Amino acid sequence: MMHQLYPQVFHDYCYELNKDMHIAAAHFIPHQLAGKCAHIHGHTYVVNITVAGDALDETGFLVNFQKLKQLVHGKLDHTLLNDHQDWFDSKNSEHFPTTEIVARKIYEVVQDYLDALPHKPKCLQVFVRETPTSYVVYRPKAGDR
Ligand SMILES: Nc1nc2c(c(=O)[nH]1)N=C([C@H](O)[C@H](O)COP(=O)(O)OP(=O)(O)OP(=O)(O)O)CN2
Ligand SMILES: [Zn+2]
Repeated sequence: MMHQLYPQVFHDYCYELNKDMHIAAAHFIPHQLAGKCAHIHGHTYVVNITVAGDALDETGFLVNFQKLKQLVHGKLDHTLLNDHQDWFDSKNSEHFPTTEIVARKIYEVVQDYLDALPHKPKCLQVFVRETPTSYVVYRPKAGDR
């Protein structure tokens, strides 16, 4: 069970939901300066996604928790992150599978899905813990939330 506390995101929306998931995945950082991380290795990523909004859909959901899991866990769990060429690119450091970029990609995929919903929820934060001592928080710029 996950009962971790995450950084709080301040906002003025009426509803906020959070979805936790664990993702077992391998990756490598394709750059010589990455040191040992340039070699393929694995993590159990701990991901928390924060979504907020003022309106619910016809089922009373801000967004279906299961849909968030499908979009992220369903895509990445038990895979080699570098293999997902629609998310990551070993030739472009803006698209390497670092913790920072994994968090940003999750944000982009989730927000793309939310943008298609009529009640327009917003993804406000993505937390990604890669190791027991290392994590990243990604938040969109103010104009995008
Ligand atoms: N800013 C970033 N730095 C590092 C990343 C990253 O994604 N962003 N990634 C790595 C490696 O992938 C590595 O898996 C994680 O590094 P690290 O925290 O050093 O892992 P350790 O378990 O060795 O940490 P200790 O606290 O020293 O035990 C490296 N850097
Ligand atoms: Zn790593």
